[in-house]
Amino acid sequence: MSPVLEIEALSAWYGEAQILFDVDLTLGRGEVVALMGRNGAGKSTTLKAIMGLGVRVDGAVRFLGQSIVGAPAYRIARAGLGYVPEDRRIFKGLTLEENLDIGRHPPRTWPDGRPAPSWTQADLFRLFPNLARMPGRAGGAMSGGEQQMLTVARTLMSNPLALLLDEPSEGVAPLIVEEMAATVRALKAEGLSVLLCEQNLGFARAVADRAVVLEQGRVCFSGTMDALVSDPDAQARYLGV
Ligand SMILES: Nc1ncnc2c1ncn2[C@@H]1O[C@H](COP(=O)(O)OP(=O)(O)OP(=O)(O)O)[C@@H](O)[C@H]1O
Repeated sequence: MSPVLEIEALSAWYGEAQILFDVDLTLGRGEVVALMGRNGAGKSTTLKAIMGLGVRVDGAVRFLGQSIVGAPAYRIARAGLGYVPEDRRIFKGLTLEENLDIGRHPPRTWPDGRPAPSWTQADLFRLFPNLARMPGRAGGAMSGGEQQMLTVARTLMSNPLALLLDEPSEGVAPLIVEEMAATVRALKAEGLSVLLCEQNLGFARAVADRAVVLEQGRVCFSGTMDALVSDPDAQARYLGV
């Protein structure tokens, strides 16, 4: 089965500043890949480059076999690539349920016509029981961890065929990190492919099949999560752990 997402020789610039250099990466159907690296290594920029958000890019990005390089972000999202940005972008004046409604998109099919995984609001409330307790709460009155869950849930309302998830464990309490890890595993079990930016090796280890590590915008490690976990030298060199 061909990969859901194929990235070849992806380079990216903010203005004149080149941030990514010839990044290669693939995401298989139902696979979770952790994109790792220190602060500023280029993880978030990779997701923005895939989504066509605010960076100039060169190279190839194919989603389900179709080139998406240069396409506007709304078209990429409409094609079924879900993106959860680091800064969450909750609508603070809307309730939790209204925030979810904004993400709504009918269930999708794979290119071969078979049904893809899909989620109703009830499914998402089962996945995030905390959210089920506060459907009428304003986005702005929710904690950081709750907002993080809501952002993921809102993106799942669009029934994505693959998910780009930027640092779901960042700045949230340890219990929420555990819940988020359980959620990513549950999504994988449903057949969703996830490309996850992550600095937290424990979190990545708990959820990912493979790791791609960036250093100063270049891929410096690509292999199984087990290979990274059993390589203390690589961890010290590229992740500073
Ligand atoms: N809008 C921007 N304009 C110019 N430079 C930027 C912009 N956003 C990020 N950068 C720079 O690009 C580089 C990579 O940043 P990026 O956010 O992709 O790193 P990261 O690996 O996701 O790290 P972090 O976890 O700290 O966000 C950094 O040097 C950063 O300062």
